[in-house]
Amino acid sequence: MEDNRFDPLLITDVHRQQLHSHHQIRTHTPIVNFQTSVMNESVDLCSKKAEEISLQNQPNEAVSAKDSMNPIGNDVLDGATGIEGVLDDRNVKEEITWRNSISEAIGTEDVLEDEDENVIRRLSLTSPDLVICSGSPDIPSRTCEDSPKLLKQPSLELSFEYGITERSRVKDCNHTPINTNDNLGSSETSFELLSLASCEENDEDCEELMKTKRALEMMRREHESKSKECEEALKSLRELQNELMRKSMHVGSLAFAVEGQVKEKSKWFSSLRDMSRKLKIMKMDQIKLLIEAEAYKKHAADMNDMSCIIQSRFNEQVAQHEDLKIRFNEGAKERKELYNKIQDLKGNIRVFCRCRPLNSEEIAEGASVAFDFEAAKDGELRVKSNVAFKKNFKFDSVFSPEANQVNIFEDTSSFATSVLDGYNVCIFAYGQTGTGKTFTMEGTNENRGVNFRTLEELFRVIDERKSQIRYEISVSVLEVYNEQIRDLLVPSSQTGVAAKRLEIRQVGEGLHHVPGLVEAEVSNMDEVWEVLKIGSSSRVVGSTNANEHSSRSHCLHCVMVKGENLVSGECTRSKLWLVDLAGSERVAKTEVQGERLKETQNINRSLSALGDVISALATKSPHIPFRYFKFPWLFKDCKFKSFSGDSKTLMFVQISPNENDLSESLCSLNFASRVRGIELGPAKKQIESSEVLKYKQMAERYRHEMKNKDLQMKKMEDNIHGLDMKLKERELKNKILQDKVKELESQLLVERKLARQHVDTKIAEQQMKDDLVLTLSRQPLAAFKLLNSNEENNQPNIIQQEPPHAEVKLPPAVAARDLVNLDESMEKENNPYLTEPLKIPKRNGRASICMTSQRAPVRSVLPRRNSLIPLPTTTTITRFVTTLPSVENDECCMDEKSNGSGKKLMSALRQSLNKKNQFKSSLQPRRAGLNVAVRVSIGPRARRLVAAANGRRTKQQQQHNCCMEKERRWNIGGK
Ligand SMILES: Nc1ncnc2c1ncn2[C@@H]1O[C@H](COP(=O)(O)OP(=O)(O)OP(=O)(O)O)[C@@H](O)[C@H]1O
Repeated sequence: MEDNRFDPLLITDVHRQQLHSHHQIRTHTPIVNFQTSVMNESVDLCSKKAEEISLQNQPNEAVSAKDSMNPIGNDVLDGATGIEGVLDDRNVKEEITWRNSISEAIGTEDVLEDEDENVIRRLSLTSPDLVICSGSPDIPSRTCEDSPKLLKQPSLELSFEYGITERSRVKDCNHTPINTNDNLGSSETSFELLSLASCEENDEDCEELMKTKRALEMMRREHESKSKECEEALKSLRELQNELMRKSMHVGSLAFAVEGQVKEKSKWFSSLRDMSRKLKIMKMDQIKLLIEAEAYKKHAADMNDMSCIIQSRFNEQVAQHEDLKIRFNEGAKERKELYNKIQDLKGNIRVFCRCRPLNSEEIAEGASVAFDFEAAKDGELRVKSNVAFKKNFKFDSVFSPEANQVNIFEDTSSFATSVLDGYNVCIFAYGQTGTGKTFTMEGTNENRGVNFRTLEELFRVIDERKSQIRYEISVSVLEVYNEQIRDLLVPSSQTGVAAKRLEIRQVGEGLHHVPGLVEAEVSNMDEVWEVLKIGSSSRVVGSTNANEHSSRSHCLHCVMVKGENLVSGECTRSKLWLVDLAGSERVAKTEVQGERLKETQNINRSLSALGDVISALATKSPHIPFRYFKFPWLFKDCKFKSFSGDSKTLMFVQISPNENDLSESLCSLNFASRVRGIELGPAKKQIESSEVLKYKQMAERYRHEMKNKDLQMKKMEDNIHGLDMKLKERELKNKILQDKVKELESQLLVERKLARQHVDTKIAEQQMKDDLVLTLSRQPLAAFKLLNSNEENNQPNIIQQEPPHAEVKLPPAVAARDLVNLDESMEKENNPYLTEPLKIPKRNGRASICMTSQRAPVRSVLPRRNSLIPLPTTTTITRFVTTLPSVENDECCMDEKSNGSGKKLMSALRQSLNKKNQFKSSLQPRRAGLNVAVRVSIGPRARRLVAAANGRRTKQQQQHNCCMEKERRWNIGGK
């Protein structure tokens, strides 16, 4: 018979049922393993016993499946129950999932096919990683009928307390399903096996059962120890579980991170995909561009070819252009030369004669015309007056009264071109008052004069040449009234106030300038007209008998032209003077008085000066009287320069047709003829190339700088001279002071010598007195001793010179000392063969052994101080005296101390002398340094140095003088 009591399927089934009742799943692999192993051992024992019993009790084969299997199920469940408190509840789905995952992880799951059921899941109890799980809906309920073989087995009760006891057979269990609730309700671990026989009946069996019980007891204990181990394992399991949880969490977080990365990567991949798409598009574009580039390359090659062709053609054109330009410049030059040759042929000074028509008054008076204008076309003017002698005048042009302003300007316009070509031009009108000068030059609004038309012509030509030459035009208007220059472009706000008066300044060789003159820049004729109107309105006009609006001044329009050739860079500067002279008049005829008379006189004088200049030029006089009057002086730069051959001049000689004015007209005509007769060389073009102009400006600037530097040098030289003078003065003073110092020093030396001699004399006197005292006190030996002493001191006649009546009283102390010495000397005298010579103290220096009482008169006699140290007080001398050795001390000591006092005296003298020398030596180098500083630098810093050094030196000198004076006073009387 096969034993199927421990059919794992059954255990699983029972277990499932228990778990169904609790609706929980409790698993713990190690515990289950342990429980299983323990259980297996118990079961093995039980099964062995049961087999034995069953062999003995064959009839009682029927065993309740419930009784036989429940203990095992309980044990398993108890193990599971133990786990129950540890593990968390899980819902069914989680359990299934978890179980499946665990099962998959273990890999020990067996699928058994039951006889009745199709397929069920079963877990092996012997598996080391067994996890008992139940409650799964896929595990069906099992009954005892499912294992009918088990019912035939005897039932044993396996208990830890009582061992395995054979209790009873299960009755009526053949068809009764196992009630698991009855057995699984208790958590107590017990194995109950129903026995088919009772213990009481079989004692042997009982004994064996007891043994079994003991064995079970052992097993229980073992079980307890194992349960403890189990608990520890449980703890470790928990830790492992926690670790697992943490790891799972970590894995989760990693999974999350991985998921994020995956997302990012997916994004990245998507962007990569986009990029690759774009790249593809770009590649396509690139291909297109490459194709286009190829096409462009081809085009570029074609273009290069074209550009080469164009460049060559352009070069050709440039060459042609250059050639044309050169030709044009040459042509222009040629034209200018030819033009100027024509002008030269015509003459640099041209004189046009214009006769005004008879005015209404003259017509009314029935005045007759004095000139014949029939040959005017040929420039001839014939005087037809019967009164005057007939004379023909030849001018460049003669304009009859019928000639209008246009006719006049036809021959004048060429001068405008000359101005723009760089020539100075002067156009002026000359004639008697009221002959139409102003009319010719200025004209009226309806009949514009030469001024306006010339400027108009200038701007016309400028406009023609604007592509080649750039011009700048400025205009000044001034008048010379009563020999005063006035600027007529000064603003009209100064009405009623005298216009600004100007002065002429020479700014260079033959160049004059009027500083402060207004130069109005004009760029078109409207501006020109405005300027001309302003000048005209500001001019001094007066009424005379000859002319209602007579000009009382010379009016000058100066048009300055600056030209720059844009092709060649040539620069030109030229001037156009348009001058309306005041009319000459005869005072007797016009009967002017007062201010008008003065004006007339000035006008006539200036015109006379002009006539003189022209006469001088005409006669080629070496002296041209340019500077007699301001008017011609001013004209020197322009008009008169024209007469010198540098410019071109056009003179309008205005005449009156009236026969009554014939004499004045003839004067004017004669003057004009003289002007025309002046022989002039060819006009010089005022060309200044840009470089020449630049160099001229540089030269002018350097000249100016040189002037400034010359001025500075002069100032510096003056300063240096002044400093030298001061330096010499100071050196002289220094010399005088040094001489004084030397004198004082020599005086000081003399005084010192005298003082020393005096002191020596006194000391010698005192010494003599002392020697005399000694001689008197030791009469027998005196001669011998003194001779010895005098031999040493080279003073053999001292005693002889000493007066014999000198009386010196010895103090008691001295007497005692001398008595002792006398005793000794007497002894030696009585015994002349004594080897030891007589000890007589040597006197070194000038020290004396005189007593204090004896020195006092000597001290009082001293008239002068024997030291420069200012200590001539009585107390000091007393101290000095008291420090002298007393008579009580031995002579040797006295001599040393007296020698010391003498040394003191000498050292004091030496010190004073050294101080003097130091003072002198300190003065000498400073003087040397001072000299160097003064000689090297001459600026303000040097002056400060000199002042500081002088101050120092003066102070030192004063101190020195003060010291000398003090010393002298001390030496003299100690005041
Ligand atoms: N050619 C002319 N045609 C018509 N009128 C003229 C002509 N010349 C001069 N006149 C007139 O003669 C008068 C005097 O002329 P204007 O003032 O120009 O003389 P002037 O020589 O300037 O005199 P002054 O020297 O006194 O200034 C004016 O009224 C002027 O209009």
